[in-house]
Amino acid sequence: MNVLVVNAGSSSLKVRLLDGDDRLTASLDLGEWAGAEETEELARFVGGLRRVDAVGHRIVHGGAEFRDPALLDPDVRRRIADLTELAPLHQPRGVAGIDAIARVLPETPAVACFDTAFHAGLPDAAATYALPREWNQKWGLRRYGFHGLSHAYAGRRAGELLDRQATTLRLVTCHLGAGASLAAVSDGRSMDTTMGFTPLAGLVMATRTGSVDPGLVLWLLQHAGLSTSHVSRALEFESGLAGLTGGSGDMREVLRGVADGRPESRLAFGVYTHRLRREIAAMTGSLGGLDALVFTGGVGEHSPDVRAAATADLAYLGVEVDETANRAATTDTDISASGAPVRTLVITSREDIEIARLTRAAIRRTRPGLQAGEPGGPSERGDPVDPVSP
Ligand SMILES: Nc1ncnc2c1ncn2[C@@H]1O[C@H](COP(=O)(O)OP(=O)(O)O)[C@@H](O)[C@H]1O
Ligand SMILES: CC(=O)OP(=O)(O)O
Ligand SMILES: [Mg+2]
Repeated sequence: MNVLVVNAGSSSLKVRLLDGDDRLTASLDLGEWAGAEETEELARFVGGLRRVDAVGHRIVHGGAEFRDPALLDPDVRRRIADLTELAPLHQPRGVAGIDAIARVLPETPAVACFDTAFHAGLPDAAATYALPREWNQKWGLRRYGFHGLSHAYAGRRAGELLDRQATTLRLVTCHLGAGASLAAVSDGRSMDTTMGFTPLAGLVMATRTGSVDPGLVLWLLQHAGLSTSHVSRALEFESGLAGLTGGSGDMREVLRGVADGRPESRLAFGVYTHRLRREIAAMTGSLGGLDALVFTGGVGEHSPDVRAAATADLAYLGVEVDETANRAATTDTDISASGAPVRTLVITSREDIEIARLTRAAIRRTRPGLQAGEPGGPSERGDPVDPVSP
């Protein structure tokens, strides 16, 4: 089954066509997304593809209702759009992707795959905020968690690299892109994660603040004379690395500033990696131990400096990185020091493979009568007919 994967993130749109063996056969990357020009470019690209059997969309927020991938129809699309206020930065881009592809491929089945789904089974103690109980019930306030497609893929791939069943591993997966989050993964399931009710919580990100004292936000609103929309814009777009350096939020720029001896770049790098190291350690508290630490996402894959700083002083957890291997890592590598009790891995983020896998499974579930050899038929690739939880 050829699956067209559409991944609308906060900083980019990535479109990939994967064949039945997950081989990448076409791709398009758009930096900006959801303007008229890009929508036209996307339509041209999709119109030129030879065979698309199914479409898989990354949707950031599934709310309380979507715990599994969902076959798209007008009702599902509307329910996804209704979740916009929970992820105002991301959800409209996902919906724009659904609409843009539906115009070019109106007959092709499409599946929504949710960032939140991997975390839907978080233990209650990890998912629940200590707020008035009625609020939690009335508004569905809880830790949803995000980047689940990336965390799930990284967890499974770590099992392959270590030649161990994912079900016997305790992992901390670090998705470090423009947005960033950690997951504590045990037996292939998410036990904890740093993002929360929205993708604003947790780690320091490119332009997002990550967690701050809620009392600080109240103080800004009540005593600093700032409007809600001003504070909201600042926390989403003018904070994080960009806020601390006054620059773009791109880690490469921060690293150049560090090399040039700029004090604000050094502080930004210090704040980013301090939070990261602290949260990695915190995640191990939710696992009761650690077998492997995984770095993925643009920063996690490409920055040996961030990996080195994040793991410095974690030897007490068994994490020790081989500096030569760390510097040389390109893709899917073990960078642990020999004899380190915990393996440290670098894994290229392949949300596209995860989305394609879930899309094939969702389509097979709705069409149990598919014959072997048909697009999507059971024996076309090694996937099990029934979806397996990651
Ligand atoms: N060589 C590099 N060194 C450090 N950071 C990098 C490097 N290459 C890319 N990055 C970072 O990766 C980020 C993008 O990560 P990515 O996972 O592709 O983004 P997204 O969250 O949009 O999916 C950029 O903000 C950039 O800072
Ligand atoms: C959920 C989220 O933060 O996604 P991204 O990293 O694509 O912004
Ligand atoms: Mg991303």
